[in-house]
Amino acid sequence: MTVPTQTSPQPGPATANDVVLTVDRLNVMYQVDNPVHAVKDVSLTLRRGEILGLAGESGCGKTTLAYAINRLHKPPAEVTSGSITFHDRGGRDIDLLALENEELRAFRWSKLSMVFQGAMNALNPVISIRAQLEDVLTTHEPKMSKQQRRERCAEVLRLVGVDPARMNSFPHEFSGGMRQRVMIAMALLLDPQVIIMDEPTTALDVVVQRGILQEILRLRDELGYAVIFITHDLPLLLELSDRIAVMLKGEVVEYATAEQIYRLPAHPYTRRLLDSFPSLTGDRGAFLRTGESSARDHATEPDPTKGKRP
Ligand SMILES: Nc1ncnc2c1ncn2[C@@H]1O[C@H](COP(=O)(O)OP(=O)(O)OP(=O)(O)O)[C@@H](O)[C@H]1O
Repeated sequence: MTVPTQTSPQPGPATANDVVLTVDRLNVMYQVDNPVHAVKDVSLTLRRGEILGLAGESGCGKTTLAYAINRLHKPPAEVTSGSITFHDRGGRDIDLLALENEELRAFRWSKLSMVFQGAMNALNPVISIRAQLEDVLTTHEPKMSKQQRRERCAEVLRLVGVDPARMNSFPHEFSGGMRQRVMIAMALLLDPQVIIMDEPTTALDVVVQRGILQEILRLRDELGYAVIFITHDLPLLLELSDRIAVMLKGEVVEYATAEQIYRLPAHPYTRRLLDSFPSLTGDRGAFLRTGESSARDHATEPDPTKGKRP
């Protein structure tokens, strides 16, 4: 593992074409007896091909924000103000908060997809992997022939490192890591411009996790999607992300490149968060700062920073 050294996109003005998603002064409330202001005036821009990390401790509003962006929030959650705009490849701006049912269904998966925490358990146990992947294509691309559907499913499975020959298997015949790869394949099926990943690898062991993260980076380089990556694991975000937004009690308190967050954290909460990971600030973390790691680390953990863009 190494500290991020890539030239990340700088926060600040980006040209219109650079940006794929703009969240502007978004507020989300849970309208319960004692209303919870879960997302407070959050503004973010996601650039094409960028990995934006969302960090913060449990309960700070990360998932609420992700759900609102994908319009998956349900009462008692309510977006009380602000806007979310998707800047489509073709130049069209889509006001996500204004999308109606049918438009929303067409939008999800095809332009923006999501891989949830524990998504691997969302696969239907009695339906084959092939049928579950094909179902997404049947719904969104009804004109595709059976043959084309099958080829596309094989293609995305190959992309995430799952042998397409196993397409007819059922989820229980796959390991947790393989199932999570299938979920990522599903998220890639319609070639989305943005993928939101909410703790996508938390349930997996470190080696499997790193393998999957490497694939996500490699595919980002190949396919050009942008990612909003949510986790409370700040060391992981430092390696993976171009920029990081740190959330505290619903607010984004710091928003900068991974390198800036690591080397010069501006907000006291970010500093506390960094300090809470001894591997980043204590003796054990020397390899993070120097880029040196032991032979054992090299042998067991693929380096996810390798896939980062120059
Ligand atoms: N259905 C609900 N009703 C009321 N409050 C809720 C509801 N769901 C979440 N909250 C509150 O909203 C705030 C943000 O929760 P959220 O799940 O978005 O945080 P998070 O950062 O994603 O946490 P975690 O990392 O544990 O998933 C918390 O205070 C939480 O208690």
